[in-house]
Amino acid sequence: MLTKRVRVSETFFGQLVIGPPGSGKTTYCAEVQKFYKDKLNRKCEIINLDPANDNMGYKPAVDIMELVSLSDVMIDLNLGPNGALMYCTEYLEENYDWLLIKLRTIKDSYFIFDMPGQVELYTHHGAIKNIFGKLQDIGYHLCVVHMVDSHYCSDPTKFISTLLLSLSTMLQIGLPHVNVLSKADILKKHSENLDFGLDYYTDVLNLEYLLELLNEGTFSSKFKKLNAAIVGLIQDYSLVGFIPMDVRSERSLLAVKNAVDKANGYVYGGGEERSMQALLSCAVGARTENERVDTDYV
Ligand SMILES: Nc1nc2c(ncn2[C@@H]2O[C@H](COP(=O)(O)OP(=O)(O)OP(=O)(O)O)[C@@H](O)[C@H]2O)c(=O)[nH]1
Repeated sequence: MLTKRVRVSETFFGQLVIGPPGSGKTTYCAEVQKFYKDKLNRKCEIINLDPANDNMGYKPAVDIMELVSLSDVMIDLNLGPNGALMYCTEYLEENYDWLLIKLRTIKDSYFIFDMPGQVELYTHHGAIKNIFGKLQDIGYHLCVVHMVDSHYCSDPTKFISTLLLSLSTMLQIGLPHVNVLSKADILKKHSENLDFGLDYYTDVLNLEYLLELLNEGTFSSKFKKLNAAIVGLIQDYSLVGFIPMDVRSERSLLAVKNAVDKANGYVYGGGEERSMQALLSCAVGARTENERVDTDYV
């Protein structure tokens, strides 16, 4: 089997960009590749693993559509879009060696994986977890960048479901995780619609306040015990937090990069010189208390 022939000593770094449909994954992949290449001089390639990604806005180094495409599966197997997407993902798992051979042809590069948007692939389906678990075992140091539209902060019920989605994804995938509130520029423009300051949502502060709002809502007030149980669960794990991001802001991309580099170990890997530079860049990009609260870098 190909996996056994791979030298375990090699290390590779990268990030998996996941999130619900329309959360901004593909836009982020294109912008972050430009940012890494132009501003950080970091060689990086995008691997498109979304079999329905027609308008990419970047040139992928590897494209799952060479192996399987959603439209073909829908026609050939007479499946709807969700079923076809599941089929494509399981097909990729069966053809893991195809992916590995493609990745091995790319030398000295950082990897950005553009992933499909169906959340069940990350909350309970096993294929993605298995594929990236195998890559991790042979020296791929990966971090998940989980994008969620920051619009969900504008409603307590939507925000609580965002927290649950993020938590269950973190537990299921089992890789280092950076949660991102995308399109934070829009949220900032309409901050008057928020019940709390932005830092309440990014740092997931005391959820008892959110519980009060849930218990006042016309629909959610019917489920007081359930609301309290969900809030208790999220607080007990105490794992979820977010970085707000405007994909057109370099400071914002830098803040996400710093978190990702620490999470996947890029900042510590490779040559000593690179590690020092990366550590310094993290220090430069670190948020002060004022920046954290004002989120001026968004
Ligand atoms: N204002 C604003 N718009 C954004 C930002 N990021 C993405 N968008 C917009 O959000 C829309 C959806 O972005 P995509 O990158 O296609 O989202 P996706 O998650 O790849 O979508 P699927 O492929 O359907 O899963 C596009 O119109 C983007 O221009 C952002 O930071 N700010």
